[in-house]
Amino acid sequence: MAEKELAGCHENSGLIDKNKILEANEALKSEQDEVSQSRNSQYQQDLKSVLLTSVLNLEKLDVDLYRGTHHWVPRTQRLFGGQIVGQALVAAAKSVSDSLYAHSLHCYFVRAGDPKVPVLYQVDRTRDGRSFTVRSVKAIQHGQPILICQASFQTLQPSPLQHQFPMPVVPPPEDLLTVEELIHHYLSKPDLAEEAKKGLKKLLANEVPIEIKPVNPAHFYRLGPEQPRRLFWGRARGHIGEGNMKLHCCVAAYVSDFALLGTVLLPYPEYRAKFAASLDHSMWFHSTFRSDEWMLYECESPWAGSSRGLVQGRMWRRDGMLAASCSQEGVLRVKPVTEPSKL
Ligand SMILES: CCC(=O)SCCNC(=O)CCNC(=O)[C@H](O)C(C)(C)COP(=O)(O)OP(=O)(O)OC[C@H]1O[C@@H](n2cnc3c(N)ncnc32)[C@H](O)[C@@H]1OP(=O)(O)O
Repeated sequence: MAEKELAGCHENSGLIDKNKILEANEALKSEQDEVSQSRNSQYQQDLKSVLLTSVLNLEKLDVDLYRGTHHWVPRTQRLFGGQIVGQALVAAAKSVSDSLYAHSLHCYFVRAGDPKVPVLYQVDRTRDGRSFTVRSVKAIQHGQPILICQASFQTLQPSPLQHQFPMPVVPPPEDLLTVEELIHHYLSKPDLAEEAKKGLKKLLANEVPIEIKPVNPAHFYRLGPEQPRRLFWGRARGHIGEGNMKLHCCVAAYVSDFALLGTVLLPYPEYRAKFAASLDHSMWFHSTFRSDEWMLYECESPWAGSSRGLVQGRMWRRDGMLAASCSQEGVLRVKPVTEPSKL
């Protein structure tokens, strides 16, 4: 299947070419079967999400002091920002009553996280109010902060003021391919450069605990200059279940840092990042949601300059409710691409 066909698998001036998507799905059916068989066996082994059993399952060391370990470490060999934010929110949530809901967090990533050692989370009970409760969390490695985070929780309160933007119109997740399915497709191309093949195989070996279905694969793999906006469906791998809304917010915090900063690079296929790291990350939670069910993640970058890029994200429940919003600024130092992409 040509890139153009893949690029057709998305909202195109508001029109969705479902036939192209179905055609793409048909062409990849055998690969999908293979992948879904292996995914099913993984699912059997790991009915509960690894985010629940490992990543967000902090060990209590003392009052308001926790230790978190790593699951997936990006190729940069610095800790994934979403993991640190998610774990910081878990630590903060442990010190507030069950009747409170996480409604926002604001973080600075002040040092790179070291994947060779665990992270300590120290919680300060900043204030307990009648409606709002604030916690400050310091994530520490080698005796120094790597992240500082303020998280705020609220009791459930009624509101006559209620509005939200409409959810973007996109194909449902059932009509789209997962990142793994797309990679299998690219790997089957006979003219694929050896270096690209190696890169894709490394991506495939990643044990990212979230499942992603890009709405437009061309945006995901930067096959041409695009507006700085991309959308994907995402959900935690494995089962989390209903009930613990704070935990779903922690998972959403983990997911929210995934592929967000890369949105800045979409208009510039002639450049690739030689250094990219998120500097800060804020998040607001709006309605209840299940992070183990498909949510649409809409990412856009309104500005870039001074080696930094600003990105904003919105997470939509598939019934159209706005579940969460986030904002992030990152540092991006780029270098020219010497060879065009052979994907
Ligand atoms: C998916 C996105 C993610 O999850 S990213 C993970 C979460 N975020 C992070 O890990 C970021 C953590 N924060 C940090 O690492 C620091 O705050 C950062 C952003 C690096 C702060 O940068 P800075 O104050 O420049 O630190 P530094 O002096 O230690 O330099 C770090 C490396 O950058 C280089 N650098 C610095 N300035 C320039 C410049 N003007 N032009 C080119 N390079 C520059 C430094 O030389 C240094 O490089 P190196 O590490 O020695 O190779």
